[in-house]
Amino acid sequence: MGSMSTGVGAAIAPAATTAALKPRPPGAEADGGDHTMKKNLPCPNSGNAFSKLPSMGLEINSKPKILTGDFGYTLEDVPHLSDFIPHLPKWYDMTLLSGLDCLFSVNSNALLPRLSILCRLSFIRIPYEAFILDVQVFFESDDVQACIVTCGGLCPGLNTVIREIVCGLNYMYGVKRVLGIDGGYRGFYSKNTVSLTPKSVNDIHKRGGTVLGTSRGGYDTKKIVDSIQDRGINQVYIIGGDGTQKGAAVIFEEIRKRGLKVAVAGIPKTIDNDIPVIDRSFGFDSAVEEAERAITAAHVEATSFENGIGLVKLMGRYSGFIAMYATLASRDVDCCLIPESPFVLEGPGGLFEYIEKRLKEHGHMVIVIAEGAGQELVSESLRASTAQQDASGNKLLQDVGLWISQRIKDHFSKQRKMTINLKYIDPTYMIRAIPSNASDNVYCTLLAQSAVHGAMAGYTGFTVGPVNGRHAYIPFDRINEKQNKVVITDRMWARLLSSTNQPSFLSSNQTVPPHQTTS
Ligand SMILES: Nc1ncnc2c1ncn2[C@@H]1O[C@H](COP(=O)(O)OP(=O)(O)OP(=O)(O)O)[C@@H](O)[C@H]1O
Ligand SMILES: O=P(O)(O)OC[C@H]1O[C@](O)(CO)[C@@H](O)[C@@H]1O
Ligand SMILES: [Mg+2]
Repeated sequence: MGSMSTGVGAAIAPAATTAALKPRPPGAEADGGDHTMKKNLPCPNSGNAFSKLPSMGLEINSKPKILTGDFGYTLEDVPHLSDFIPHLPKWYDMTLLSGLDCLFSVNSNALLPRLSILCRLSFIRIPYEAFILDVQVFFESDDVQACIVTCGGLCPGLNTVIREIVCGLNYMYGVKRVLGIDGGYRGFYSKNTVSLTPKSVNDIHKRGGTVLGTSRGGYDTKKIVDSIQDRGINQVYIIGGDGTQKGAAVIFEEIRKRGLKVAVAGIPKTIDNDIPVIDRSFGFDSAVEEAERAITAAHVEATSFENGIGLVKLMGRYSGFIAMYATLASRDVDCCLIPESPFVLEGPGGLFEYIEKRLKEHGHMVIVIAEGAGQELVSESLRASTAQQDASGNKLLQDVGLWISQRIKDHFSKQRKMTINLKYIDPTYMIRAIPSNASDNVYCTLLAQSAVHGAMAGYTGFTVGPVNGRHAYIPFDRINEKQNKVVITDRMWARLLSSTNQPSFLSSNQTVPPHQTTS
């Protein structure tokens, strides 16, 4: 069996390896079954015990870790506890980093398209039999006090991720102490924690929602990090969307400033799929599947009545991915409206003209509208303020579904004197309150295991997720630099237009928004 050190306490392994196949190093003992390999051997020159770690007065380097090389090669590495805590003790641990394809570094040129996101170690392909012996682990199982928090809106798969973090820590690394934070970020300082064990989380993946509770707002960096410090927490697993990951980045910075040996790992959640860099967020697939059921109902209603129109409103505050994918999945949709693609109602090229044409051709039609679409039109028509926000600072939306239903009805009955039968379906909360489907369940497991391996290996300030199909760690600053949106000049939107055959709905004085001009 060969051996290899990655030099930064990291290891890569093929993602498809299984616990049963794990090679055992000489002297390693199984603990509690085949899957556990937990003998931690002190590394030579690894320093003193954790209690002797300095906690204050360290030089803080919060700049991205940029590596450069020949031919303009520029990579951003993932933060590691040893970057800001000197002489950190470490151990060799034979636990296989089975959830991770590679350690991930992102090309520092933010303007480059996603394809150029590189896996720093991806060129090292290690045959399974020959994989790594000296994986470095920066936490001893008994010293770990982990915590898990879920923030933001609900999303299918939250409970699966919670379950797999608890089980992953326990089964793979023998970590017994895992706390659940009650009710999102504010729970760190305003609620009691709950102890999580493999037994207590055993069945939770079958339920929708989050057993830990969640919330918007209530973010207070000092109080949160004080609570982490006071409770002796040294691994923080933060599950949430774009807002949550921004909060996680600030927590990480505060921890780094205080010089605490605390790993912070983000697991990206959102049905909106608005988190950039990663291929998709967990829960998205399940949400699309559920949305398709609503579209099917709308289609059945529409086809059963003269001039039937089925109108379905789906979630998607700033990004129309759910609407776009549910439309593509269903094939029953004649028109999909998303926030990224402005539209007009009246006049040539407007929505009303298209509806009339479609009803004349087919006798029915189905419209899918994302909740964030056409917000300027609604606000203008209702003279409502667009400045209202929720507790997290997200834009509060007008109900575009109800508004557009009324406008369509008024137009056809009053102006066109046509009988139409419009059925409005609003399944918004139904699509995110369900348990995750099979593919999301598998995906959630990989994300949770990646996060556990990364934290145990001493990485911090990172979000886990697949980048171009390979599971990776992405520094918070990369995840937080923009929002993922449907690019309407890109192929996927073009595919949708080919599928629905809808026009662009742009009036002659409207242009494609600036963020939509590249793919
Ligand atoms: N810029 C920020 N800095 C610090 N904390 C933030 C920031 N934005 C949001 N948060 C906090 O993160 C938590 C979740 O944010 P938010 O409600 O926006 O949901 P989210 O994580 O974006 O998920 P989703 O949008 O999918 O529901 C809230 O407690 C909020 O206060
Ligand atoms: O009503 P809530 O709970 O604030 O959530 C609504 C928002 O949550 C999301 O589903 C994201 O989680 C958005 O699509 C939606 O606008
Ligand atoms: Mg969000």
